[in-house]
Amino acid sequence: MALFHVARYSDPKAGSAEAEAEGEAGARGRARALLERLQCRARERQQLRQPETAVQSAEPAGRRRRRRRPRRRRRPSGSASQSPDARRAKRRKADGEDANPGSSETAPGTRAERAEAQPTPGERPPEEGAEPQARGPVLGGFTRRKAPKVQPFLPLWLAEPRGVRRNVTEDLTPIEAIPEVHPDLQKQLRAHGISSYFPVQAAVIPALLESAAGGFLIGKGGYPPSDLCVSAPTGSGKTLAFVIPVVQALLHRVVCHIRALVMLPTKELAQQVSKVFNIYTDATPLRVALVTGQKSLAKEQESLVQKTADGYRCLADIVVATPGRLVDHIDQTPGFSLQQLRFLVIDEADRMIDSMHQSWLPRVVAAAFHSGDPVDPCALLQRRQPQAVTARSTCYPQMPLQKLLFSATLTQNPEKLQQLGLYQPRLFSTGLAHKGLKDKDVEVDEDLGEKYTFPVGLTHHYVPCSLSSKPLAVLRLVLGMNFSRTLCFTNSRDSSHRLFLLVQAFGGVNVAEFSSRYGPGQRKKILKQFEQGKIQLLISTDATARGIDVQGVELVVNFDAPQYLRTYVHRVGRTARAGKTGQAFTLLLKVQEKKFLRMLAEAGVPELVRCEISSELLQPLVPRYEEALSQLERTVKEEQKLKAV
Ligand SMILES: Nc1ncnc2c1ncn2[C@@H]1O[C@H](COP(=O)(O)OP(=O)(O)OP(=O)(O)O)[C@@H](O)[C@H]1O
Repeated sequence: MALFHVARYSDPKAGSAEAEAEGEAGARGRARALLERLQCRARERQQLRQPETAVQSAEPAGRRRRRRRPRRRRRPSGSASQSPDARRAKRRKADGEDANPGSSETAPGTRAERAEAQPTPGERPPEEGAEPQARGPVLGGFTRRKAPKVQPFLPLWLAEPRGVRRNVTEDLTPIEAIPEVHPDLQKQLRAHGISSYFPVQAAVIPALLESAAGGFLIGKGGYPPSDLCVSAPTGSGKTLAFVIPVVQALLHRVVCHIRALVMLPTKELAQQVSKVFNIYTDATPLRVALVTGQKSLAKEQESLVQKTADGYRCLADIVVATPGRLVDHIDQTPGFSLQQLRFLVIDEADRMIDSMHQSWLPRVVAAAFHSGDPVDPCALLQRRQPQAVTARSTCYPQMPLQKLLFSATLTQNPEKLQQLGLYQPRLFSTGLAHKGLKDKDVEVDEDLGEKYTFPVGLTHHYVPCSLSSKPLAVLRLVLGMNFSRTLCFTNSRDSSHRLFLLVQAFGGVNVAEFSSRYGPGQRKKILKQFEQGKIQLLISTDATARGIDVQGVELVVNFDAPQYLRTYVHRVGRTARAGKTGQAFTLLLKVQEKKFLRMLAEAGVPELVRCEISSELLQPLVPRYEEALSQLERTVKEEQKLKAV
């Protein structure tokens, strides 16, 4: 660089023909002189810097030297005959180290370092064991200090939720105690055997009705209503907690528009929720549409919009949908409008946040607020995203979009919740453990401070098993307990299928499987048969783990241990619903036991009962089981052949 600099600028006459030869020789000489001067200065600077580095530990200096040493080429002969020790000693010698670390010659550090360590006359020698005084800041340290524990910082609404009792059998609120609920809806509730509200319903229904008191327009003082988040155990009646107030808020609508959109992760769940809406809208002019892809797009379009002479007419007030299909309608259904949307209900909210990569929420919000179009300042009814309330903003009637989130395992992670763009949210929760993180390194999802509540009537068991005895253990549990409905979960559809074939070959149990191997129609049929009690054992993937409400499931068996706490909560929540009792058994391999038990302890599972199934109990099943195993082998081979064809 210096050479380049010198050659370029040293001779102002460069370019003149006569001076060229002479100038070139002169320039080279000057350049060399300048280079030498630069090198000399660099050496001086290095020497000045050396005493400073010398006070640092001698060991890193040694390491630095070793790193700088150029790589030697391995000698083809001679060196091979040397022992590794001799080679190491030689290398150390070449590095300036002595093979004998005890000798005075071998004191680590350079000469400058050693000189630094010597006390100067008049200076007190350093006390024995005292650390050398560093002149400048020394990077790193000699003492390991424990890093302070990081505490989660939750926004106030998350840290201090409104508490809801989790026990649905105590302190129930009679239907008459909430007179705000429309008499017709009260009548419907009674007609369906509901005489009192569960705690989550008693807390959420009045809050929602109050926020909808302004009809479809902005609430008190010009403020949009708060968004609501509800976290309550499985089977605690969250569905009715949103169905009743949504139906009531829309009861007096004049023109049919989509005013409530309920989002669910699976077709089966959407179907279940739309059934509940149908019950409570039956005697009203309100219409419910199911948009899940179970029917063709054209058929669904027919249930949503009708072409008229002057445009399109909306045919649904409440749409229950899965994300993918909803986006299809936003894109492809002419006349499909969400511009009058008042309620956006997100059930199984934590799962729906996970499916946000489908970007269904921004699409819904954009469709509701007609983003992109400029707001007509003269329009009677204005629709803007929540913003600061000003005198001007209160001049026009505005229609808010209120988001309602429900889950048994609602995330406490503010970053995840932020994706939903909640407005002044309020949390209703049965879990009180929102403060403090788990302190062990258990892999309990990635969410913060997760502690979930379980139904009171649920008892948790685990069965230590070997891999080969797991199917026998399931058979023993099912045959021994003889419940009319048992749900058994596996971690994959292949695992479900094999277990199904094995149990079928064993005989004596009415068994079926439920997984993505079957189409929506077949799955619907299987669930119906299970509900009717025609299937005693349903072997399923996690497709039925969430939200599915089948009355009379008394036993849940985790054939494969769930990987995540959330999965466990939802799986075992298929039993002990609505205040009933139920049992959950998890089969655990030896290697899984420790981690699983820690995970549940973290989750605050009240009591986990160890349940050994002795070999004497399994022995009588073994001969039939072995026959079933060979039958399974034959069936699998046939299936593989068929697949290949
Ligand atoms: N007040 C009530 N009285 C009696 N039964 C009720 C009441 N509310 C709801 N149920 C019944 O409780 C069962 C569970 O309700 P729901 O499916 O709403 O639970 P959930 O909290 O949504 O559960 P999950 O988190 O598993 O989805 C349903 O069969 C429902 O009919």
